[in-house]
Amino acid sequence: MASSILSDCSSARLLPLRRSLLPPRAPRLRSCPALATPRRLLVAARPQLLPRPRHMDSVPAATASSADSADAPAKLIDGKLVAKQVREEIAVQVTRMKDVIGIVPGLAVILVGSRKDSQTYVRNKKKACEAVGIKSYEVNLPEDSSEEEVIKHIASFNSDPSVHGILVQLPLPRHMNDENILNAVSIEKDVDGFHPLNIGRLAMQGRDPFFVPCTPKGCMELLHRHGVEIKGKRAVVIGRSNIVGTPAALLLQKANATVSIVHSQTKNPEQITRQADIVIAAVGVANLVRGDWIKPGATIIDVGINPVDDPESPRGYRLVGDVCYEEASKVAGAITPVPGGVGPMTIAMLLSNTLESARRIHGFK
Ligand SMILES: Nc1nc2c(c(=O)[nH]1)N[C@@H](CN(C=O)c1ccc(C(=O)N[C@@H](CCC(=O)O)C(=O)O)cc1)CN2
Repeated sequence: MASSILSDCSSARLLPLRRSLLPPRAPRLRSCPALATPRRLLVAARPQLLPRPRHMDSVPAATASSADSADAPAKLIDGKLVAKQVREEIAVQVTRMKDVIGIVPGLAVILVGSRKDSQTYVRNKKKACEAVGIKSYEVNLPEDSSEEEVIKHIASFNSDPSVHGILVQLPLPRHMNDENILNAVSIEKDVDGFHPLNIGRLAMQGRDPFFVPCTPKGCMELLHRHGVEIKGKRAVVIGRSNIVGTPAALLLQKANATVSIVHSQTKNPEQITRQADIVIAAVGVANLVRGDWIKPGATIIDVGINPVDDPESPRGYRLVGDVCYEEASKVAGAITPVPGGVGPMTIAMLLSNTLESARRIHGFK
């Protein structure tokens, strides 16, 4: 359901949350001017056409270096376009795998309850699988199912050789304990990368997880494919959730950035964010990050997908990010839009993890 905020960043409903991120004597928030995103201000930054190797951070920045002029409009990091490119690459690899060893990667999705947004995401995941040749399996359970029922389905997929990836759509109904359920997914098939062992391995030097969670992996892919240098750069991640903020910070650190995490107890979040060459905002507060939080030329990856009331939109709401786009795009070197930024990368990375899983299980390079 859409929250009752306009595009105005100083909305009363958001204030308590935002206040917790502001210094004690912060000036009154100015309103974020963005109503319609002025796309004509933007220059689309085309990603490289070939998949970028994992060590992309050694490549000099093609976009978004802080040497960019502060007056030049930010380059648009088009997640929809990159996601399409990734899906096309995956389709080629799925076909090759089927032709060479006769194996078709399989993804199992478990949905509990009838949240409209979750139903849409699951439908989109199924469609994306079909489009690249991955076989999908779906289990829909009623809202009042027990944890045991969900775990029974997970166990059955764990031992099914035609299933290479398993995910449980989040959020789960309130009566369920996420941890019990996520722990039941076999670590080798945990394509969401939410199993504590996968997160633990991500945090350790010299270890790699079986899977990297899809949204942070998508953020990194956008940076790599746009030639954004990470090594030695200052990065700020806003938000410390298990599924985005924390793994995003770990990934940036693995790529040799110097990383700070800004969260609800951080003093002077603007000051800290303003030092960053790369910002990943994943806090779920509409328009929190304003133009004056941003270092000129920085690269901004906006993970927030916040519904705000919009009577003019057919849905009655529209989506805005955690970053005040209109202000930020005048200061940043490159920026992702919302929608059409990180969101589409989440599903593209899920397909990538499923293919990777099938390859690993069958020893196929
Ligand atoms: N098990 C999981 N649950 C959830 C995850 C996840 O990665 N694994 N992430 C989110 C939901 N999600 C996928 O599941 C997801 C969210 C958003 C998008 C997306 O493409 N968004 C579009 C806008 C869509 C719209 O118009 O409504 C965009 O940003 O452009 C894809 C997937 C929580 N649950």
